[in-house]
Amino acid sequence: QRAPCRYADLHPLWQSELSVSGGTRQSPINIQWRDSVYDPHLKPLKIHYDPTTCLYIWNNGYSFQVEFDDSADKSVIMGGPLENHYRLKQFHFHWGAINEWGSEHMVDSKVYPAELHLVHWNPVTSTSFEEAIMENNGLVVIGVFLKLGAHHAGLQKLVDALPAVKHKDTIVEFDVFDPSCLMPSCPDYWTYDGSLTTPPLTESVTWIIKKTPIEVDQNQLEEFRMLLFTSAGEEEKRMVDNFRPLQPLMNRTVRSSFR
Ligand SMILES: NS(O)(O)c1ccc(OCc2cn(-c3ccccc3)nn2)cc1
Ligand SMILES: [Zn+2]
Repeated sequence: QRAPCRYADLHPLWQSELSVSGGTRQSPINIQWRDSVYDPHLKPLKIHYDPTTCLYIWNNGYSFQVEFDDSADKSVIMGGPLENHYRLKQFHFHWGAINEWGSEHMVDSKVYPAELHLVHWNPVTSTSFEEAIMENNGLVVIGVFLKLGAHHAGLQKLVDALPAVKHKDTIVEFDVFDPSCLMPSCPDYWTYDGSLTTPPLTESVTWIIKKTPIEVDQNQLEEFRMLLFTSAGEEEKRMVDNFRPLQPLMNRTVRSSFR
């Protein structure tokens, strides 16, 4: 079963914006495998990340986020359901207080302990990420599920930096990291039209959800749960359960790249 929805008491900003009024394509959703439609026209997703575009990690009070230099087409994705290339801006995670929940999307009502979001924007139709947030199909977010299992060596470099960003609005330099190491080797994905899952909740996201999770170990998940929503000096609130509740599918079809 799903965590009691502690969404509202997580962060004051979310209390006011639990759902966009009149939203028809909100995220996250429960992906019903048998209702997804195989689309033979979907191409393989092409990912070219340049590790030197990695800038820093910071705690933004919702999650921890790794920011990239998006001033040129250096770390880009293309192919898949996309008509052009998109630039990597940042990646972050959502997770639970315990392993029984934490992901935002679900697959046949199965929830994972955490979910990675790699956020990209369309430099053809927008001049910045901030502008692309307001554009229809301005953003592409790749979602990767995390499941409890083997130690993830690539993630550990990130985990080792977390104590330096324990409190909200703290930042630490983080250079030369290749987020491709967080991608499962299986090329299969689902794709659907959705929204940001935190404010401003805009309906500008083409979601690409990888079918196969990556494995991380218990210690690595526990390190996520040592972060705080709160700033230094405030009463400590552990950063856990930072996921949005499921949203209605409404008139949407989820396409799959695989039979
Ligand atoms: N969880 S998710 O992958 O769906 C996801 C991905 C990206 C998000 O960006 C919010 C945001 C807005 N701005 C902003 C900054 C300055 C001016 C205007 C907007 N920066 N970040 C939210 C949720
Ligand atoms: Zn996210």
